[in-house]
Amino acid sequence: MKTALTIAGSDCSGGAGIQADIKTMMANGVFAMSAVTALTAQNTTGVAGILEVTAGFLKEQLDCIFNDIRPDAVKIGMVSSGELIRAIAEKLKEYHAVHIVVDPVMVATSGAKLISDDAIDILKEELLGIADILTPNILEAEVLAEMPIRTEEDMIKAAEKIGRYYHCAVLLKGGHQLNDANDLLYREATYRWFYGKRISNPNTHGTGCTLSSAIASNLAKGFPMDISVERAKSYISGALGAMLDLGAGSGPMDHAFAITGEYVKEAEKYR
Ligand SMILES: Nc1ncnc2c1ncn2[C@@H]1O[C@H](COP(=O)(O)OP(=O)(O)O)[C@@H](O)[C@H]1O
Ligand SMILES: Cc1ncc(COP(=O)(O)O)c(N)n1
Repeated sequence: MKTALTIAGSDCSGGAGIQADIKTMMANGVFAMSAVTALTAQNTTGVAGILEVTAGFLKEQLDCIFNDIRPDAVKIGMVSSGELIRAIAEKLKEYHAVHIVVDPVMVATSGAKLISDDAIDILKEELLGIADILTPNILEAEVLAEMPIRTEEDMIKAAEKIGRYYHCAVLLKGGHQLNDANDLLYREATYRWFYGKRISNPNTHGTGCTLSSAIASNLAKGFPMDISVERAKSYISGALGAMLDLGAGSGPMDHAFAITGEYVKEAEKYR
């Protein structure tokens, strides 16, 4: 079985962060592992508090993981401080980690800031350069490309600028912010649009976490980058389209839409 690791923050309400990542990896058929960067107290209406782990303890988690079950892909989500970003960069280089997907999480769907301003500079200097693919949304891409993004032409310019600078692939998510649900993959001086119909579902808590984990899962399984993105896009559309409706705010998606009920058939064998 292929394995994937998420390095991210815990979302106690289960829709985003580590919880969304593990559900996604499991639904995409890989063994999921997690290194927690912070605990968040949040729900569908907002983030009430953040408690970071120490850099030393994050390194200890990464040592335990890499010295035992090597991940075939790594997804990095919320990392709120510069010290934690440095710890991750150091360990991923030390262990020659492969298939690194960085979701440069800055602001939650609910509007809460999930990274400090000085940490954004450290993210740019230390982490983005070791990624195989970055998955910014429009707001995050504006920060990374240092330009406003208002049109699909701007998306192309920004993705190219980020990809050339950090020598990696870039999936710029148009998502709910700019167009239907069309995302742009820039890679090796070419770009490709991944078109998606906008699903009329206000419950989009954790969409970014889910998409990046689905890409990591497919890379872990050995699919090439563009196929991994295509498969991840199908997965997120299915999870959103399942129209789960929980919580008072922007609720979570149904990560298990493709597997629910399958085990019933399997269980017949053991009766
Ligand atoms: N209403 C929607 N219908 C269909 N796809 C969506 C919708 N909202 C977001 N997506 C897709 O979900 C993925 C995550 O994008 P986005 O929500 O922009 O990320 P983030 O959580 O980082 O802001 C993208 O593939 C995007 O196109
Ligand atoms: C711990 C954690 N990590 C990330 C997000 C961003 O979620 P979204 O994918 O909705 O932007 C979040 N709300 N909480």
